[in-house]
Amino acid sequence: HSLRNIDELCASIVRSHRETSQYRVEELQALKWKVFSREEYQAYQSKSVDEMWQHCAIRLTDAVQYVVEFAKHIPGFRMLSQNDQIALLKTGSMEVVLVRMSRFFNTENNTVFFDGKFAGVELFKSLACGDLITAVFDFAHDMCALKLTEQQIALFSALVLINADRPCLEDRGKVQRVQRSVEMGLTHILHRDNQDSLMHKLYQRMAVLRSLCSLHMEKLRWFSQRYPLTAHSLFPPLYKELFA
Ligand SMILES: CCS(=O)(=O)c1ccc(CC(=O)Nc2nc(-c3ccccc3)c(C(=O)c3ccccc3CC(C)C)s2)cc1
Repeated sequence: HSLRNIDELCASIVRSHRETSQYRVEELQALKWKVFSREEYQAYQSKSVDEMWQHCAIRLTDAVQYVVEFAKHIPGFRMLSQNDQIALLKTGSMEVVLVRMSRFFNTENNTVFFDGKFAGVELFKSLACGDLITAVFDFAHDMCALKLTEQQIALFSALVLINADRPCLEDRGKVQRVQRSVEMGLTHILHRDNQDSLMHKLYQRMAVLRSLCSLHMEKLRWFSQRYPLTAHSLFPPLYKELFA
């Protein structure tokens, strides 16, 4: 890869990240201290488990749709077979949503952007999956500590998605070639920012993301057994397609 190619690759991934971001950082900086009132907390906490799960699943699916758009513009992703594209999105889209969400985490009052305001762990009590929620908050905290730039987040998100170690890939070699070019892009960006030491930390974060997503799948299995009707007929089709 000549340097020009790497620069072009980074530029197209950063552009795609920006165009599929759903919210811009400066937009949410303005909302940072817009928190839910006590009454609003109580309203969320008095929702039934299946109502709150459905509420969240709809928002999560909304966020995932933007990640699907992001993936389509990663150079090389569309050259992969349909099945490999689906396989990468099945396991990677939730991970990218978590990376993106951690940008809008207020570490001063431990709140995450949800339904237009910033919510603490307590608001999600009726989901009955405190360990998953706590793990998501801890991950967001950890990511904020790295103080990644939007360009670094864009390349990291692409690397999270283009992972040749994912299960059930038809042409692993082809995914490896795309993954290696994205890896070179991230290395290039971090070197340019004089932050080579971040690479190792980002690989550690990828391991945490994998455990977070398997915890999410475990909770979803528990939920679908307990509320089969909600899970099968009231969850968004894309959520079921990707996670169930
Ligand atoms: C992702 C693109 S973005 O522009 O950054 C963006 C775009 C849009 C928003 C608003 C938004 O949908 N926030 C949500 N927050 C949470 C959440 C919830 C519990 C703790 C922490 C965050 C949502 C979830 O449904 C969720 C997320 C991770 C794991 C588990 C769940 C619960 C489900 C599986 C039952 S949706 C935020 C950020």
